[in-house]
Amino acid sequence: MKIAVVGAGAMGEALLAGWIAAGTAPADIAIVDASEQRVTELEERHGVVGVDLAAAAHAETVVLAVKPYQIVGVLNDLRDELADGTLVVSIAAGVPLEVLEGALPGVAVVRVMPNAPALVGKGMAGIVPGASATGEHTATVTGLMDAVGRSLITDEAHLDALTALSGSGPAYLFYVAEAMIEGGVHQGLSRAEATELVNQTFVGSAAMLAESGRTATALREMVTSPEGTTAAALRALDDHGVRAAFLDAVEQCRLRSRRMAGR
Ligand SMILES: NC(=O)C1=CN([C@@H]2O[C@H](COP(=O)(O)OP(=O)(O)OC[C@H]3O[C@@H](n4cnc5c(N)ncnc54)[C@H](O)[C@@H]3O)[C@@H](O)[C@H]2O)C=CC1
Ligand SMILES: O=C(O)[C@@H]1CCC=N1
Repeated sequence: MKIAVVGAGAMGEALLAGWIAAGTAPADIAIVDASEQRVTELEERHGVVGVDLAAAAHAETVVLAVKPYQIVGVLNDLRDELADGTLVVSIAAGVPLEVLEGALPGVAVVRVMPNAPALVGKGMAGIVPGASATGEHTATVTGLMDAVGRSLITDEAHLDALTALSGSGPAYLFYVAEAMIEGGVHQGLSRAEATELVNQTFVGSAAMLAESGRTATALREMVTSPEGTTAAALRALDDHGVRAAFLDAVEQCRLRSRRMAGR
């Protein structure tokens, strides 16, 4: 077994589905979940194999994808089961290497903050290797994350801020999409029409950000004709303090991530 995902919830499933889409054999992925129903669901949906924690501890890489407050219990249960050489990856927001490595002395641990678009191969992940992780371990994790999108290796000091942009960021964009769709409905469009218009506008705009080589500012200016419709809309967003709201949202997210670790 190559990979074991412990906690096969929303993010655990996004990662394993992304790895399968990228070519990993489902039989090489094991899952452990507290909910039997969830295990059956994912076995049926993806062809992965449900196992217990002791079996998962013998995988080449164990990915811990339970909630932050659940991770210490899982680490304690895992400690005596881990096979020699097993690499442990934690994707839990806000749980520092100090806690992970303190619970698993001498074990190679890597902290990762992935994001939900890994599900469609367009994820963004931050990677922080722990003290016992070798270059080979870091390369393994980079390979796993790059298989479902992109990654960058960063300092742990930046991981709360990274969480506030790429980790939680997809939710901010879905929230904006919801609000725009609602705006279209308010202006008389059907919900189906508004949804198609907004979803494709997100797809096109994201592709321009990724492919045009131009900054977000340059692209926004390109759409903003002097005295035009966009300028009127952006003025309304400024009047409602939307930019300031985003600055505060990112700050609150970083602080929440920091508080999760009791720091
Ligand atoms: N949802 C997201 O977009 C992202 C989540 N994360 C991190 O991923 C982790 C999981 O988050 P979600 O998937 O959103 O939560 P979730 O609640 O959807 O998944 C957690 C899963 O863990 C299972 N579980 C609970 N206790 C367990 C135990 N002792 N052993 C095995 N399984 C157990 C639950 O049944 C559930 O299926 C969190 O630590 C979060 O910080 C990181 C980046 C993005
Ligand atoms: O909301 C959360 O706590 C998780 C971590 C990053 C995205 N979702």
